[in-house]
Amino acid sequence: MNMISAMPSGHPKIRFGKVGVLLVNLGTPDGTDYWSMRRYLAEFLSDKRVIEWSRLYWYPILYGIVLNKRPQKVGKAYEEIWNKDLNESYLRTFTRSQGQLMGERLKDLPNVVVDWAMRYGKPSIAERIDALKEQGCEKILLFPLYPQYAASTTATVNDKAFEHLMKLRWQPAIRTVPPYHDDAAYIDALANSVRSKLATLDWEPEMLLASFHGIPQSYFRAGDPYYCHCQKTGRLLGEALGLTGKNFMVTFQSRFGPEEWLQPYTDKTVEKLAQDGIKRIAVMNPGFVSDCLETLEEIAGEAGEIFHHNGGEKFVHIPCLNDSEGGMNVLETVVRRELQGWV
Ligand SMILES: C=CC1=C(C)c2cc3[nH]c(cc4nc(cc5[nH]c(cc1n2)c(C)c5CCC(=O)O)C(CCC(=O)O)=C4C)c(C)c3C=C
Ligand SMILES: [Fe+2]
Ligand SMILES: [Fe+2]
Repeated sequence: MNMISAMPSGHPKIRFGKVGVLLVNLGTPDGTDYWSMRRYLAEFLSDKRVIEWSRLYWYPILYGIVLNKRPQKVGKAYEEIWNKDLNESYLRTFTRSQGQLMGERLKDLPNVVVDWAMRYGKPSIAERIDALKEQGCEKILLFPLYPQYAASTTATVNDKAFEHLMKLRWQPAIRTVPPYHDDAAYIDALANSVRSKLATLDWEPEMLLASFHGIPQSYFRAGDPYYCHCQKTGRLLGEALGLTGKNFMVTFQSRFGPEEWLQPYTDKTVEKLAQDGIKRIAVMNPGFVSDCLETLEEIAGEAGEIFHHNGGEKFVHIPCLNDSEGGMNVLETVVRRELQGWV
């Protein structure tokens, strides 16, 4: 009897031999209406990696207060920055574009398939892992799109992917991309983005703020390396631009809830600078791979207003790297490095 006849009948057709690259960003609502916003915020804010409080304490607040009020308020903010051409948020537009451009950049690696997903909302990580498997990916490089590691961003992407793998009989091998907060390619791209934006202005900022999304201080005290990663990015970027503490600062934005978050706060700093007589500032968001609500509305919009209301005169927001040449160089550098040995 040969080996083939010993095999059970009905062997399924199987594709194999490919390596997947899955870019994953935070997520985004499907629309700006109350129910789209509510669905999105409910998924986001019930993640234990994001809100670490006991569920017994948090769920009554989440379902009793937050999900009744916040969807309207945040929906209005999203409306101001919505990509009307594609009827979606810019975060989704940029993430899709990064996926497409990465696919083109890796054309010399014919076994590699690139895809993209969102941690919250659509397309989901589970759906895209299944799609990669369907195409024959036996190995998947999972790339949480955050230069600085935080449990509430990087770890939750990894958790979600492994949660889906728990349901699979035949799992692909997985590699997760480490933080790249101090990678020379990243620092160079950030520095170039500052130089090229400032070159378009007919004025020079007296101060450049590198504003990162905050986390509660309690997360930092519990051992999250995020704060230190942000500080290192800031130090390297300041050095690359030849800036000192007099004209460069790292700040933290997007507080949520009653706890103390990482400081100094971006909004308070912008207010204080204006009150102290600083007239011209630039703000950038090095921790965000793509522009989104937190950069376009909170910084380009709100922080600019705070500055002007307190006597500031010139304010500029330096765009995130997005799907620019420089931004794609960073992502490609990281992906090629992490694919080593697999391709
Ligand atoms: C306790 C709450 C939150 C933590 C911790 C947190 C960490 C964190 N978030 C980002 C990146 C993004 N956050 C975005 C939106 C957003 N973040 C929170 C709360 C926490 N984030 C909320 C409630 C929201 C939604 C908007 C709102 O209700 O205010 C976004 C933007 C998404 C978009 O579609 O545009 C990003 C990106 C990081 C990097 C981080 C920790 C390091
Ligand atoms: Fe956030
Ligand atoms: Fe915000």
